[in-house]
Amino acid sequence: MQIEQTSLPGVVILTPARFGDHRGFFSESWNRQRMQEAGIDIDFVQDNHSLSAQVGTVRGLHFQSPPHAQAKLVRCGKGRLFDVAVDVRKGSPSYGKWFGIELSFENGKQLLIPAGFLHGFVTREPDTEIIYKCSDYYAPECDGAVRFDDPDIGIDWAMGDVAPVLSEKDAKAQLLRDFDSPFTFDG
Ligand SMILES: Cc1cn([C@H]2C[C@H](O)[C@@H](COP(=O)(O)OP(=O)(O)O[C@H]3O[C@H](C)C(=O)[C@H](O)[C@H]3O)O2)c(=O)[nH]c1=O
Repeated sequence: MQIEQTSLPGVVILTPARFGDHRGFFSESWNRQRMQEAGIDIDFVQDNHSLSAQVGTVRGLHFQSPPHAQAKLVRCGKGRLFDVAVDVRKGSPSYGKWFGIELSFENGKQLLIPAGFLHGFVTREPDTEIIYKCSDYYAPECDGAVRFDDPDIGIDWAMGDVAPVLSEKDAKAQLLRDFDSPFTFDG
């Protein structure tokens, strides 16, 4: 498995090996021991899988607050998407900074996003599927969102003239400047 650091400490790109043959390929999409050997020891407890039918579907920027904060390991099961993490840990030198990467079925890349980061993505192809592991269970009472197009974060979604397809929740999400982050940076 290839591991690459990013501009946000703790946000890591993982690319599992693919073993190709005349039938296609085989890949271990997650192996706890491999992760532990790489110094990444997260006890994932829930797998999520969503399908977004339209190009330009935006889901995010989401978080779950403590005590149900979630680290996530994100991959694209079908199609292509641009995945983004935003550091919102109070006191972090990279507070409000974002990192984005294209994840696709083709490139097989995965993004590890620690707790304390917002997560969101935009789809680049129809019928794109995202699959991700979470380190805590769904807790709707702890669920929250910040505007995907928040000017203070300034994510370049590179959507061109594609209009975003949003849930009602995301369309009325708060701005970062109004967000009292429940996360703190612990160095
Ligand atoms: C997240 C979640 C949702 N649900 C139910 C609740 C709703 O009835 C339905 C759709 O939920 P929501 O609109 O919050 O789904 P997304 O907009 O894809 O939200 C997710 O998208 C961003 C990118 C994330 O990283 C989070 O995992 C999550 O916030 O699934 C569940 O039953 N379990 C869950 O873990």
